[in-house]
Amino acid sequence: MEKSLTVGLHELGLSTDLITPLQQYAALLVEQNKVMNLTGITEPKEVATLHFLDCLALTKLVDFSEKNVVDVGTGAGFPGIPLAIAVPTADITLLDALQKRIGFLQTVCQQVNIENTTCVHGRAEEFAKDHRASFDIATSRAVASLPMLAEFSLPLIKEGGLFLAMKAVDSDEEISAAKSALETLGGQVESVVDYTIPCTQIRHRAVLIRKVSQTPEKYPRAFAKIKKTPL
Ligand SMILES: C[S@@+](CC[C@H](N)C(=O)[O-])C[C@H]1O[C@@H](n2cnc3c(N)ncnc32)[C@H](O)[C@@H]1O
Repeated sequence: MEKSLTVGLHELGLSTDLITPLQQYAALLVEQNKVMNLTGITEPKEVATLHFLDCLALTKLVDFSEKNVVDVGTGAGFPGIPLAIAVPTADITLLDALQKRIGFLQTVCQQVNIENTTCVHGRAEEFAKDHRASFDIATSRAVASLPMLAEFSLPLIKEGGLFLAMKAVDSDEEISAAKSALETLGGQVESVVDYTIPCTQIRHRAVLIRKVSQTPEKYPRAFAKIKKTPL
């Protein structure tokens, strides 16, 4: 793990000071994964590349410093925790619908001394009731198809802010299918960036969506409606 992180962090222009907290996080992740379903990736080099460096690659695309960020469906903390470790001036809300994952993240933040996070148990579409247009940036990886994800995330973002959806490189159709949802919710695709995860040959994609206008008050709808009739 240490070698991949050293090479990968260097490639991303990030400090090797991040290695210690990332290793501490990895140890907690692998240990807790024995009793709780957190991740299918536990081999140290793969945790370093497929989790940490994949998430940290976002720092090359967007400036997170001083930003108020929400990570929608953070699960075991991706991409939110690696971003919080790499960008201490960002204020990162880790949001997930599963209480036990949020409990794990609270332990991680406490034991690794990560002070710039808030761990929140809740569904994004319900969290939006009290946190509408509150964040500069929303991030999300592996949570839902883009039309549904847009309805979870865009209401939370301030006008002018950014939604960064991590997707597979073969997501062209999914992006096209989200066009009308984005128009309805006040979003616009600004760029689609394919990147290689450092130390691998694996390509991933970041879809950068700008919030160009306010989301109409009637969105987000209740989860059952979002699922039954995605925009
Ligand atoms: C497959 S996991 C991905 C976790 C993490 N983002 C990653 O890339 O490893 C999806 C997570 O999204 C959460 N989730 C799904 N829908 C959600 C919603 N509407 N609001 C909040 N969390 C949600 C689930 O509880 C689950 O932890």
